[in-house]
Amino acid sequence: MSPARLAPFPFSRPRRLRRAGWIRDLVRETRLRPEDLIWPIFVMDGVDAEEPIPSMPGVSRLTVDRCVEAARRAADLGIPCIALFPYTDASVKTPGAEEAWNPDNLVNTATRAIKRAVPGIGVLLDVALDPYNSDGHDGIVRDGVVVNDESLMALEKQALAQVEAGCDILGPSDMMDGRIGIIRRALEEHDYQDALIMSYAAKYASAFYGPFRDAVGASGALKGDKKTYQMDFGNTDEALREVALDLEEGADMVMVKPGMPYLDVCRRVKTEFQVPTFAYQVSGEYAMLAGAIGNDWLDGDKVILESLGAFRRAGCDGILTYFAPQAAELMEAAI
Ligand SMILES: NCC(=O)CCC(=O)O
Repeated sequence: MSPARLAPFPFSRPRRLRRAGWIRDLVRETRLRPEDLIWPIFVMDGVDAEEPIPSMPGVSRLTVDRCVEAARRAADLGIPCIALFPYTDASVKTPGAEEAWNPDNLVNTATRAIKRAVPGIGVLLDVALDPYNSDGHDGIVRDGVVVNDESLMALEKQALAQVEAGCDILGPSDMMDGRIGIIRRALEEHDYQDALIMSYAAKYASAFYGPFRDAVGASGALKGDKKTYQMDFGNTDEALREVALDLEEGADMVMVKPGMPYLDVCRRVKTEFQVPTFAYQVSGEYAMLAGAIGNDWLDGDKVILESLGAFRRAGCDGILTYFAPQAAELMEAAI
């Protein structure tokens, strides 16, 4: 309804709808539930251990057995899906990133363990070479150039190894041209018709990924930047073109990344395409909030839910967030 159709003051008094909690609850336009969240988890080698990540206060890398515990915790909290990211030792990183399609690499091993122990939870795995590539890039590098079509062959092998391990959602995050089509065709050819694809469709070349690269051990490896494949932060029309291409190639869901500084992009994508739309509240966003919360500059209980609620208001169906378990606990406590 346009404001022009409201009665004039004093007959219209918008504050009437805000005067008590029950009426605010009744007329709230968007809501956040644990079911809207995907929890990203970092996997490392070893047994029954974890390792805090200094630039992400409150987040640790977990061994596979602890990832299984985390998956149980997520399921108990009503979080429907977790995303796994590997901390890969420098000794297994190569220019060809072959570890990416090792059936027994960390994320594939963790996926099998989680699907055995907590079959009801969804597992999302990134398709991109950066954790495994000695150049730190998402694709194969030849003479200083991230080559597109050769990278697609590697990404296809990685995707197949991941669905073979039991992964439910492939998240191609590499931003190579044509990768969704190549992966979708390979899935069809290998009888994986039910494998979901959530494409990182509008992924920007962002400084907000810094702590993530620490978490997966890629900070030291990255040579140069990712601006020849990830998007320029000045653009939104380009995001719509990327989303359109990924949907035409067979993506089931799309993602915008980073999240909070890109809510305008989320809104445009949702309005334009009306497909399941997700955003990633990335490591730098987490670090900003967690740092301020840790210093008592922000009220954590409030700011976590407000920051996640903003994604729902911007049209997102779900959010990948390192705050997922805390947020779900806060929501449970509020009921
Ligand atoms: N492909 C996954 C990421 O790059 C995550 C970035 C972040 O959390 O900063």
